[in-house]
Amino acid sequence: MTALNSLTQRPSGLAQAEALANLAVHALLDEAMLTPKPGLVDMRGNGAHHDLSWLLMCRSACALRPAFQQMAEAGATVRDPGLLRRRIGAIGREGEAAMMEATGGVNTHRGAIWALGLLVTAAARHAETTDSTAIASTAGMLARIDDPDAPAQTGNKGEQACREHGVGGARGQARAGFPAVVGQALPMLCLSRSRGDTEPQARVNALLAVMAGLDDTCLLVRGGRRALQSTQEGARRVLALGGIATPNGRRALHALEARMRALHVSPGGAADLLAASLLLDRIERGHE
Ligand SMILES: CC(C)(COP(=O)(O)OP(=O)(O)OC[C@H]1O[C@@H](n2cnc3c(N)ncnc32)[C@H](O)[C@@H]1O)[C@@H](O)C(=O)NCCC(=O)NCCS
Ligand SMILES: Nc1ncnc2c1ncn2[C@@H]1O[C@H](COP(=O)(O)OP(=O)(O)OP(=O)(O)O)[C@@H](O)[C@H]1O
Repeated sequence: MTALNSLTQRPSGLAQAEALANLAVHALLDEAMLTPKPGLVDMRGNGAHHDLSWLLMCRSACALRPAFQQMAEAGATVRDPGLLRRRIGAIGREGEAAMMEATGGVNTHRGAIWALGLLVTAAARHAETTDSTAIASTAGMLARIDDPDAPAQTGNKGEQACREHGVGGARGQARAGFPAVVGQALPMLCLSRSRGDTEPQARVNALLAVMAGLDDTCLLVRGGRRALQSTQEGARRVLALGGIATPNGRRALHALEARMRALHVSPGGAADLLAASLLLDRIERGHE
């Protein structure tokens, strides 16, 4: 019996919500810790980010625990989908405020609150299943419901990039049921583990699998179409060479890192989706 299952069989939805919030924070810490990640904050340094640091990412992750727990509680108790969407929208905005307070006003995890928030809510709503595709699909259903209390336009850079470049961004990815997670990252994690790559190598390969196809607005905002295309091509190349466990794959990763450094770009959306994938992987494998 998995850790989550054993908790879900207890009468208390509170214990289950607590467990899910712990898993979400753990997934964010796993993502922050994973090294090497091209352009992103990792254990070596701040990547392309001047205002982020590893410590800040960890502090932010821990500050999000209450928001994830409240979302999971709502997922377990509010049955009406419209009411649930409204409720987690409010919690998500409070979570963003808690993040800003913890980081002194730096956006460390906006995209992650969105993606992991929807997923913990969905996992709590369907406590009987630990299947990633089922959880992601319920999260997608919630993301497709409009939140009546959401500001019509946030003015955020991601939103502008979606308009300017005609892409779906973080919202589109969630509304489609997280195809980059279910169709790219999780299968790559599985393939990479099965061929004997180490766990960190499997996770970096999963990140690259997301980067290879995602319309990442973090890349579009900073570097436009050219940066997005060049990053996607670079990620595909590493994977085509067998991923980062192979010498050729590692060389291609270094070339990708150098290119991203020169362009001052970072795949923040892909990082969020890697964290989302690690959360679903933990739920499925029953790890706390
Ligand atoms: C949808 C969100 C991310 C806002 O998006 P917005 O268009 O304003 O863009 P913004 O630049 O602020 O954030 C985008 C973030 O998503 C990530 N991202 C970028 N591209 C992608 C992508 N293709 N797929 C997934 N994530 C992506 C990036 O890390 C980026 O930081 C979210 O903050 C939101 O709507 N929050 C309101 C609270 C809410 O409704 N919560 C609901 C449950 S959690
Ligand atoms: N390890 C990581 N390193 C950097 N960014 C990450 C990491 N993991 C996730 N991200 C995501 O990347 C986003 C940060 O991207 P970006 O710096 O472009 O956003 P911004 O704060 O809106 O822009 P700017 O820093 O240019 O003002 C965060 O919202 C976060 O969700």
